[in-house]
Amino acid sequence: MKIGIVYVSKTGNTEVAAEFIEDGILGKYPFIQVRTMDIREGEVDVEFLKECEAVIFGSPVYFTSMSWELKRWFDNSFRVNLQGKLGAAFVTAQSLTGGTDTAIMEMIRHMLVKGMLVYSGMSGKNRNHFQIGAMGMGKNLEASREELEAFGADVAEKTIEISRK
Ligand SMILES: Cc1cc2nc3c(=O)[nH]c(=O)nc-3n(C[C@H](O)[C@H](O)[C@H](O)COP(=O)(O)O)c2cc1C
Repeated sequence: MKIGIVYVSKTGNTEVAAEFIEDGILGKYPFIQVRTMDIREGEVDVEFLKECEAVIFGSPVYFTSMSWELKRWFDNSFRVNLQGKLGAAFVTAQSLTGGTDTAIMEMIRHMLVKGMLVYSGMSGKNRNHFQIGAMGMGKNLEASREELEAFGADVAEKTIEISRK
C-alpha cells in the first residue's frame, strides 16, 4: 500500500507538517510506503502517485488561498490520473482565521475534478477538528504535531478500510 504526500513549502512549515503526517501514518501502519514530495524541489514522482491508494496535498495559506505553486501543479497535471484514490488536504498558516478553510476547499475542488474520493480526516482523535482537512499553525508547529500525526494515521486507516472493500 502506498500513500503520497505532495506539498509546497517555502519557509519549511508545511514540510515539517508533512513529516508529522508521515510519522503519524508510519507510527501506526509501518507497512505502508509513504513518500513526501516537495513540488518546489521537483520531487513529485508521478509513477509513484499512480500506484498510490491515497494522496495527501499540503500547502501554505497565501492570502486565503493555496499557494500558486500547488495551483500550477494541479493546472499542469491534468493528465496525472488520480481517479478513485483517496484524497486529503492540509495547510499551514499564520492565523486560524487567515483562510485555512478557503485554501483547503480550493485544494479539495481540484481533487474532485481529478475524480478523487475526498476525506477530511475527521474521526477518532480528530473528531472535533479538521472538519474539511488538517492545519498546523506555522509559528508553533510543534503544538500541532499530535493532531497532524493523528490526521495522518486517520487518513491511512480510511485508505486501508476502502482498499479492503
Ligand atoms: C505571500 C504570503 C501570504 C500569506 N498569506 C497568509 C494568509 O492569508 N493567512 C495566513 O494565515 N497566513 C498567511 N501567510 C503565512 C503562511 O501561510 C505561513 O507562514 C505558512 O506556514 C508558510 O508555510 P511554509 O513555511 O511551508 O512556506 C502568508 C505567507 C506568505 C509568504
